[in-house]
Amino acid sequence: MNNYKVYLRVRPIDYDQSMMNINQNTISIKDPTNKQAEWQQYCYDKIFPSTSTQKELFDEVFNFDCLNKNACILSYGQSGSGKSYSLFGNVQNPGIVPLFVQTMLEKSQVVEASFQEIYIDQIKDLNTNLVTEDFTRRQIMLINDLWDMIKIVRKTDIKRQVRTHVIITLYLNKDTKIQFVDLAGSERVAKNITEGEKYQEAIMVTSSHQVLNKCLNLFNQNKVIPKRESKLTSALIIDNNTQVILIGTINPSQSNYEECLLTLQYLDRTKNVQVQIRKQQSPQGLDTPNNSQQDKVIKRLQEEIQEYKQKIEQLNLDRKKRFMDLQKLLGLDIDLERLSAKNAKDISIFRNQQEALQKNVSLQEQLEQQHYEIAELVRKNEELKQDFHQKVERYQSQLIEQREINKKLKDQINMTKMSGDDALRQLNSERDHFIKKLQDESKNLLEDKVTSIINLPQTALTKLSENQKLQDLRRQARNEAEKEFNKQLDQIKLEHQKWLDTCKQQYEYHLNEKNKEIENFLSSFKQYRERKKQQINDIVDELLDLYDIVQKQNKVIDKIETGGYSGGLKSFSIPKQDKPILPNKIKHKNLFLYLDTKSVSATITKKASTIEKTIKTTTKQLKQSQSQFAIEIDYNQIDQINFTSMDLSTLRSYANKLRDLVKELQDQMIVVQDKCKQQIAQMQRGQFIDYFVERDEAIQKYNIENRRYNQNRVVIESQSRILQKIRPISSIQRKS
Ligand SMILES: Nc1ncnc2c1ncn2[C@@H]1O[C@H](COP(=O)(O)OP(=O)(O)OP(=O)(O)O)[C@@H](O)[C@H]1O
Repeated sequence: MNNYKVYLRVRPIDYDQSMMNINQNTISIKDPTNKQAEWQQYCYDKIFPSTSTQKELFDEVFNFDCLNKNACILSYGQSGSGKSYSLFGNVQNPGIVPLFVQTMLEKSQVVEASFQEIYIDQIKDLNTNLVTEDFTRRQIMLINDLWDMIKIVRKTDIKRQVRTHVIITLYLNKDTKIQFVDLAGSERVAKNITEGEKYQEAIMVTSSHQVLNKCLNLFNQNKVIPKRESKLTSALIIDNNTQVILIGTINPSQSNYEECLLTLQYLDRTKNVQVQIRKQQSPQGLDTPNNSQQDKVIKRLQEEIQEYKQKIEQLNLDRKKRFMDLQKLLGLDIDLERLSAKNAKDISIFRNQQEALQKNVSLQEQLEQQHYEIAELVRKNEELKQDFHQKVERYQSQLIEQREINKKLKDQINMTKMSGDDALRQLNSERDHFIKKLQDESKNLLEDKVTSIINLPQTALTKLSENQKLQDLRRQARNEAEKEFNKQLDQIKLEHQKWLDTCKQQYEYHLNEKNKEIENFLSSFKQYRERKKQQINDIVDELLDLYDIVQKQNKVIDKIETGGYSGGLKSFSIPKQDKPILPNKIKHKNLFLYLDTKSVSATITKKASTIEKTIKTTTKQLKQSQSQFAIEIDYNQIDQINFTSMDLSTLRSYANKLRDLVKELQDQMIVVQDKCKQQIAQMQRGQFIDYFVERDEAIQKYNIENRRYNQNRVVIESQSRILQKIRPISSIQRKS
């Protein structure tokens, strides 16, 4: 049956080839501790070797129309064999549940989920953490919602986790559900645990696994499933429209040989036909191929039981021997008989419990068989009922048909009973009536046709003349339309011409206005340009004046320094014509206008007074000087002057004077340069071509000024060099 698939997945560890071998979908296993042991083979729908990926498993599992079919996917195996890994995995290697949800979300499919755990026959809703069988659903909007749920599953009591079944159900649309079941670990509980919670857990898990196995087996045979036998199976969706997939997982290390074998046998049993049921189905005991196969299984199981019994016996003997050795070693005297009697009592209790359990299981099986038989009987009864109803309906319809046939037959008999003459008369009159009617109709038709044939030429003539008239009318109408059209066209042309004339007038008027505006602008601009030209010339004159003033002052200073005035160094006087001149507010009005008048006049006054002061101080110092030699400075040979021979006060006054002069000259040059730059910038800001001519002139003037400034700068720099030479010498002299 296609609705049921069994897969096996092997956890990736290096398994011993002497214990296990995989060849496509067949796995062979052998007891690694027993060299004589034979290989046992199991075959499944698909085996995923240890190298298989999560995606490969996902692709194989969801190989059906999951939007229109329910599914129940179960993972079975001992703890640590990879059940949870295969279903959930982790964020790096998501298992089939996250891969499936991701695919659905990408298809914009609405996904809701409920999730529960079953522990000792108690169902708990993990969404609400309440023990209830009414499950709450949660919509999964993002894949992280699912990871949150998986986190909750992992957080449940870790000790109990291995003994708990976890069920996640996804609801895709109104009817489709996909169920994932992470079954509790299948490992056998330690043999020494015979009571308490652990014992109860073990019993419940084992019995729920057995019921599940039986249900899957019956499902595989398309038979009634005893779902109610355990909480686990009653919570599962297993019906005709469900794809059921059982994924067995094994951890194939040598120490896990027995658990691996049990898992393989468990998977195998869900697909094999069960012995007991088969026997009842074929009471004749025919030795069919299936029966011989079952016999083989029984034989194998019996052999296994025998093997286990021998092992237990051997273990008991070993234990007894070890105990005796220990007793001898410790010198103890323990009543072994009494102890073993107590043990025997415990063992008998355990055996009783086991027998009761077995009886219970076999009773349940009988009960389930009876349920099955009852269901079969009910089904047959139902079929018989349906058959009976169908037969009754068929008889009834046959009866109705028969009745109608009878009626018709009766009528026919009545007709034949009527006298033959009456019938003949009636038939004759009906025939005459019909013939007369036919004759009338054909006469009328004939008359119509004849009149239409006679009138045909006349009708043709009338049609011709009508046609002629129509053509004349059409021609006349076309002429009139053409006339009307031409008239309207002329009118439109006239109007258009008028409109064009108006536009032209308006345009010319605007053009004249614009021309006037441009002329006005040009003349005012010319005036403005003249004014500016005049201003620039004035400024240049004033700048030249200023330069003359500076030059004059320089000359005065030079003369003082070189003793050029009569009266010697001690008592010279500056003639009136040489005295420094201050810039005149009226004469240099442009400079005063462009600059902040007050600060400029203040600066100039200050500078003038500084120069005067300097001259006075120098004169005074020179007068005070004891030395009689005159200072003659030739700027070209200034580098050769021997300052070391000068006395300190002469040197200092010399230096101070030079420093002031240098500073003043620098200030003046900066002012002049800034002004020129401003002028040029103003010129450059102009938008018209004439300005460029003015600008070029101004640039020429600026260049002349700049050249002069550079000449001055050379002087200043040479003076600075002198000062630099003087400064260290004067400090040496001061120290000495
Ligand atoms: N196919 C695999 N590939 C890689 N790692 C695996 C595989 N199978 C299992 N593992 C790893 O083995 C460990 C145990 O696996 P997992 O928890 O799935 O076991 P389990 O059968 O669910 O056990 P339990 O019943 O205790 O929950 C995990 O760390 C898991 O990552």
